[in-house]
Amino acid sequence: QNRRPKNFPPGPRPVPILGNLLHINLRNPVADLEKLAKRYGNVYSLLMGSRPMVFINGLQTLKEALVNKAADFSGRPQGLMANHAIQEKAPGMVLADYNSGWKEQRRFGLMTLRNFGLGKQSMEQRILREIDCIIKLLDNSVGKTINPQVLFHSAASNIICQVLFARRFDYDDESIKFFTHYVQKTSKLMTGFWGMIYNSIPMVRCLPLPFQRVFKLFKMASEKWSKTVIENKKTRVPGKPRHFIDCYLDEMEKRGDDGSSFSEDQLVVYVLDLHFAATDTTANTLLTAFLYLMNNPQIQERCQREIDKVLDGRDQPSFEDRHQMPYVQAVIHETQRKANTVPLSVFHCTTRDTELMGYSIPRGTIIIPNLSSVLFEEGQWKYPHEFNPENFLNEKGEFVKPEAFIPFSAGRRICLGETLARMELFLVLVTLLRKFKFIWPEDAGEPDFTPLFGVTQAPKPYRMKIQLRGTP
Ligand code: HEM
Repeated sequence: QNRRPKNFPPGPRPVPILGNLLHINLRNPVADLEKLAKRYGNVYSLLMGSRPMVFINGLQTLKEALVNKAADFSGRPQGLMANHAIQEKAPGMVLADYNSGWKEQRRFGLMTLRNFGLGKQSMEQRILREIDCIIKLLDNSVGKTINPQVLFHSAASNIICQVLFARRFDYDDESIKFFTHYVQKTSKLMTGFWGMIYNSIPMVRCLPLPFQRVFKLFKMASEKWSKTVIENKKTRVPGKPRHFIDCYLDEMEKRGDDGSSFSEDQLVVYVLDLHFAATDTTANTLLTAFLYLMNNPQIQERCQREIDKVLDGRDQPSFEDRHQMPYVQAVIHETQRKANTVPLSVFHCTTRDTELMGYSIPRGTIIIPNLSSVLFEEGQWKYPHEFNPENFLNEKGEFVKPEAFIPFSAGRRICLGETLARMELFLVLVTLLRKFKFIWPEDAGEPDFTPLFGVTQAPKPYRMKIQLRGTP
């Protein structure tokens, strides 16, 4: 697994035991990774302890690996902290290796989310119901200044809970506090300093260091999901699914003992994965959107004018309205680009000995698709470094999506929840901007747009002032 052929991608000279850990700032490696790409090119390598990792930068290289050579580059590394924490009894979805079991589960997941969604519009209804709760809370905060972090995390968690088992929690409920806390805490620990130490130096793994908290939190989360599945079975009517869990149990029954990858253990890891993947990502993108909208009031107002015109007297927006709202669409996409929510994607792994841009890469090598390097790549964007919706508008003011827009990654492992996420971002932003004006508080000082690094990046905590539109 750790062998490196002669023309393996280049990189700085490693030291024993630590490999190249000292070459990057483990708390935020983004700037160091950029420097390494300048020095070694779009494909370079580092050793995490003794395990080689290959970083892939730039649109052309990412496409070559993830799309053109998808079968070679769509694996997931095993034996890392995240695998040990989450995949105790079954592979789940996000970290499952590339094999027939993953394909079966992924096909089922996509189909189930689709049938709940666009066709029957029930996904949209679930999202709009949660938005009503956000509005109630904001109504009570008119004229005040709030920190929106808990609000958006709770709302994102509730929307995926509605999809998974048709339940939501009040924002001060202990369950939702646990869920949002564990998602944020574990994602920080897994990618940060302690995650790297755990992954690089196996001999420290059983020491009482901060990473042990990750295992405890995942165990608690897994027990909660397991209980949810068991309780759900008591009220379930076979053949009449109310949500994702019911659909999965129906599928399990349909398949019987056919030796497939469907099992109750797999269901528990699957729902844990979906909840985890859906919460921080969507919430942090929304937080980024409001940070930029408050600090660009002319952009906020232009969105509001477009929304007023398209919705006219209607009660609620629908996802279909996006086709009439090119400017809002451009703002949402530009937000996703600048938010750069999952900067290094989820790690991939080679499934066989392969080649990329003339370099040899053996089977089992960790592959890190650097999405940031594409989202800000010079030559791909009109304004690569500034927040500017013009990046997504042509000269006629129509919405266009450049190929380098890959916040959901690309290829066979592309985000499974892309449609749900896009629906959430659109409906939340349109509904809230229609009703409220969001103001950067006078005493908040200069905004800091630099995100906090993590498997999912978040803006630094901020406060926002809420006003009803039309009031001074
Ligand atoms: C703005 C919100 C979101 C962003 C930016 C985002 C981004 C990503 C990225 C970059 C990946 C890794 C793809 C790869 O390995 O190449 C991913 C995977 C995944 N996402 Fe999302 N995601 C978002 C929301 C969601 C939501 C709402 C769900 C839930 C339905 C979800 C479920 C998943 C799953 C299950 C995977 C793993 C897919 C696989 O391994 O086959 N994501 N996402």
